[in-house]
Amino acid sequence: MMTQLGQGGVSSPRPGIKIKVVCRVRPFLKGEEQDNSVQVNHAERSLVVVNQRNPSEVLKYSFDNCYDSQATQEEIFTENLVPLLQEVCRGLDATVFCYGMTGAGKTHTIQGTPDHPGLIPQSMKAIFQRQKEFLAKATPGTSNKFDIQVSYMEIYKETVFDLFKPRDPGMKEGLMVREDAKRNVFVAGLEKKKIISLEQFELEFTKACKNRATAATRLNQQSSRSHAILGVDIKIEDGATNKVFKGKLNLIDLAGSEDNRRTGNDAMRLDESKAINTSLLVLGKVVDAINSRASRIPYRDSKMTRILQSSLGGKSLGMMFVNIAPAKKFFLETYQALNFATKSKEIVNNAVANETKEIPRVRSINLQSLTSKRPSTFSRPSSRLGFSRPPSRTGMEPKTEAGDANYRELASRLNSNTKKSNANALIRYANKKLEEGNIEEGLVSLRQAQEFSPDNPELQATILRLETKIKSPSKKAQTANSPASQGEAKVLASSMLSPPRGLKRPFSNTSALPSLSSPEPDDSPMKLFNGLTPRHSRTASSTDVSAETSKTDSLNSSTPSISTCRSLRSRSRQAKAPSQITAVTSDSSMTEEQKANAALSDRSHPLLALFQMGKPDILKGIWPSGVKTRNSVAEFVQTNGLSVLGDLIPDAVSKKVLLKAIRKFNAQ
Ligand SMILES: Nc1ncnc2c1ncn2[C@@H]1O[C@H](COP(=O)(O)OP(=O)(O)OP(=O)(O)O)[C@@H](O)[C@H]1O
Repeated sequence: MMTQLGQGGVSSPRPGIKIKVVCRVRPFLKGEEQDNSVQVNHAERSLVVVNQRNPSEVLKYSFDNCYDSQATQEEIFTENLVPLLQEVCRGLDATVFCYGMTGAGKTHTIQGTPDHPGLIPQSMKAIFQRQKEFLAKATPGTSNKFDIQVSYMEIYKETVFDLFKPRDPGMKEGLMVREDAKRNVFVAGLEKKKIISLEQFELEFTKACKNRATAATRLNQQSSRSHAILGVDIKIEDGATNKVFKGKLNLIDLAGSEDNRRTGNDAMRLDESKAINTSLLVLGKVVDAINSRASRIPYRDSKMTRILQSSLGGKSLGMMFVNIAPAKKFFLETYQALNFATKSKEIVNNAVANETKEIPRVRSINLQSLTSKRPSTFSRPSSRLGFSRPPSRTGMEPKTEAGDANYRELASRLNSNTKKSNANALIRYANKKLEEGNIEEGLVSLRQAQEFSPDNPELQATILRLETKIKSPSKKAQTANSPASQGEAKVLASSMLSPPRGLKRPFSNTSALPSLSSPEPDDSPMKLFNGLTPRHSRTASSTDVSAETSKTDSLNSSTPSISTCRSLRSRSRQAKAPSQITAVTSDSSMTEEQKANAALSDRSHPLLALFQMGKPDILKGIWPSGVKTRNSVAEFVQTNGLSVLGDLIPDAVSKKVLLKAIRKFNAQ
């Protein structure tokens, strides 16, 4: 009897495999004005984008792989699809989809051209190659089998059509999406063609592509107006071991997200566009719901997500290509696509075998990472499975010298801002600890700050003074939370946070103390942290605060968010006096929910509510670096999903309030 593996045949699901996200920037097209606003570092798997709303900022995103316009179709395939195909041949399901604005290069990536074949033709070629080798390898006296079946459908305005069949104009409602007894979603009546050669596949596929709904928009002459899903079912029977492997590969070309003001759509196109954008929106919501481990995931809200259900949070391995157009005029679309992609990064699938270990992605800027090569997070294909892999590109450099220089310039801007920001975050944290009278912890934080700002004499002097204080037995006794010592600690701390011109110092008696702020007003920690510091430690006037809103805010946050900057600015304007907040949250007659809501209602960062709810320990536990800034929280939430926070909060009411607040915060 044959043992069946794959498609649910393996008994112990191993959760934890995330959807890999690969970013690809297409070349400039004819007629597009060239600029350097998007720069890719292939070796580091990241890209930086100049924030067109504030060109002094660059935004950095890291992915599992990142390709510039020079990347070849073969390179993309070999580095990303080959490992996945390996898994499919071992009985796993895998889904690959391309996301991006219209004209960003999705179809080019997934289908390609005869001269530059994309992921579909290359995958099919590799599968047939694998088939040939496997059949030839059969041990004498046994027979191996390797069957390939293919389906191809499109979802056009929420209606599913079989692309292998000519469109019947009378058939308006399309194919039905159903669920079988094992709760597997399938499309009823969708033809699965048995394919016996690559030539046959090419013939069938070319014919089917002609059935796909495309129409010219102002942005793309061959714009895809539908989502196209190619399903490849593989059944492998190993005669020697009597094992059967059933794997499935889905290759999906999503319709492009569109801004109708730019696509110049007529009424019908607008209708299509609405359906496209709605289904992509639902896809985004599904991704969000999965990331936040919501009890209800809105798969059913669109046909596409319903069909993709098993690929998003199900048993399938997943890979999303996010395609980017390089020109700065597409900044908003690029920004939106990158943010969408970083959400998708958080999906965890329950793969049934062969887990690939993912290095947790920390999206704050790693100072070393700008100069060193990251280790690969992709499993290398083994020759055993028959997929060869040419050497990948190595080294820091993008493919052109000009590109290299641009990248380095942007990266160094980013780097220096981040150093300041990290140092200031640590000083801010030290400040808090010193205010609490915890000199040891404050000192540790200052020493960490010194690593980012080694040449700051005031910082050195303060550390020295605190060290002497701690070493001296008489002073040690004094530091033990006596009001006097706490006051002294505060003064020391406040001296490090000297505000830029025009802002009052947090404490009044500091004029004689050395300041750790940089001589340039731009470098002032206060300036850098106005958008980030807990509000109750601020005394700046509202106009000062808004004028000084953190420049590094969007750089440091996980999703470098313009709207976040804006909302932080507006929140800063509404900053209340510290005593008001303390009064509200220390009112013992209020429930926790009331306290949280009170804290949230003044538009504070929702996570401050946790502090104010008296749960700083929870936050302490979840902060990766111990640096308590709004950015590190936002970053952590984005990297690990909202649910991580939620799970750490035992009180269901608080959790609900917190998650609601974070969502509200992220949506702003
Ligand atoms: N990597 C690339 N190399 C060369 N040309 C590319 C590349 N990526 C995209 N293009 C070209 O850019 C144009 C738009 O690409 P494509 O049609 O793939 O976009 P799309 O994202 O699929 O758009 P839509 O969603 O509207 O279908 C095409 O002319 C395509 O040939």
